[in-house]
Amino acid sequence: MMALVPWHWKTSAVVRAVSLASIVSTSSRLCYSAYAFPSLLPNRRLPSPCHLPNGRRCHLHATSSSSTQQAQLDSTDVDHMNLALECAKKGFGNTYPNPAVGCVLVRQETNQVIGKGFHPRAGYPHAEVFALLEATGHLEDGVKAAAAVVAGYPPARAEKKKTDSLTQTLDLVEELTQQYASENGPEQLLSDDRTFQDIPVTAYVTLEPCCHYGKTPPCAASLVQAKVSRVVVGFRDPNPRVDGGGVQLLTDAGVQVDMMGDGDNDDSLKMNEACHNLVKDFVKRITPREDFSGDYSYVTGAMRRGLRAHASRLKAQNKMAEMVWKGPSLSDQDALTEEAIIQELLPFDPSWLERLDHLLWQNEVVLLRLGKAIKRKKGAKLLGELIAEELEAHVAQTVGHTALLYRPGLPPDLDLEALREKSTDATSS
Ligand SMILES: Nc1c(N[C@@H]2O[C@H](COP(=O)(O)O)[C@@H](O)[C@H]2O)[nH]c(=O)[nH]c1=O
Repeated sequence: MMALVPWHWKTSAVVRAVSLASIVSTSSRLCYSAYAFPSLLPNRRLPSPCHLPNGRRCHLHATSSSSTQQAQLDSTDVDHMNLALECAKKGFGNTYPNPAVGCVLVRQETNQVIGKGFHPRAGYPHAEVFALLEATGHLEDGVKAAAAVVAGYPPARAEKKKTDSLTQTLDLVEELTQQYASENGPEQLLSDDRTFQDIPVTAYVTLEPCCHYGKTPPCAASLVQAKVSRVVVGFRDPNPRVDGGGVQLLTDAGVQVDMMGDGDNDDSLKMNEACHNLVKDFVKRITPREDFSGDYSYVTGAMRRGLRAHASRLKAQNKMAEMVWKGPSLSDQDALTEEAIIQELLPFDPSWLERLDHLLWQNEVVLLRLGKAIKRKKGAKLLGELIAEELEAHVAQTVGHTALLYRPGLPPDLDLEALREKSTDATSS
């Protein structure tokens, strides 16, 4: 039995190393300390989420546990969460492999919004941090700052439309990002004189605050550090590294946590669904898969023939999902080693990857057109393989500058065995 490893953690070492290295170099990166919040890291986990009969797991609601109290959600909470969701949507499509998340901080006594933010891009601070940096006076506007990160990518294209104000905001975000990620950075930025010690503040976050050290320090610990009194969570983060741990960390620190969808308020249930909808592809990426090992050795030549025939039928019906390469072209078209391609064409644009990932979830087979990247066919083949590796997909065919990618959905839709039989029947008749 294979180990249960979330989808996007299994990408190849080479691609991941390059992707990460380039994130580090392009955005003056995070070298945070694992010691930033030693006392706040969770030592207990919530009970496992419920299991569905097909082996998949259900995370739509927080499991009942002592850590969340009886939800007390009213229409004001739903309105504020809606605002957080609107913020999250501003990052949607740019955050691959991370989810789009939004956060709003509200002064309880006055209902005044004192900070807003969203997650703009993997490697940059999470939604909660942009909102906290605004509420604590480091940023004038958390949403504007996060939007600057979106506008600033890819750097070469952004250069042409850069205004002084965008450059200034980006510089400030880079500086704060580095500081937040440095040893004791969160404590320095969210120091006692800036925290909400005497002001009850509620944080509305569309996804459960993280409790782990990924590319950034844990948001749940930063909310505690800022002395937020209550956190309303839109949707529980199914990432096995979080999965209730953020809620646990908060409640252990005495923060009241309410989950959208708990209790009997219909609007809160709808909001929970809306927060889930925004991260559906992320949920699939992160879901451990018992039925799929990530290696496609089971795809036989006959099955590939079946997939190709399936693709031809889709093309004939004008239903073939296609993606055209959007990144740079190889400067030396004769340099066709994998290293040269990695060096020049990676990292893949996260918004392009996110769209391709989405198409794969929807269609299971997608035709990639790579002629814009590389003129030589051998290079296009290599590039197709690297893209497939990044997305845990299988190259069913390469012809010229096109690569036909296949990845089973969750649950799988295409029946490879049936496709194989169909193509065998067609060949023999
Ligand atoms: N984007 C996002 C969260 N994303 C969570 O954090 C993981 C990525 O962590 P990192 O590698 O540090 O960026 C991601 O897989 C998901 O579980 N969490 C949050 O509290 N707020 C956010 O805005």
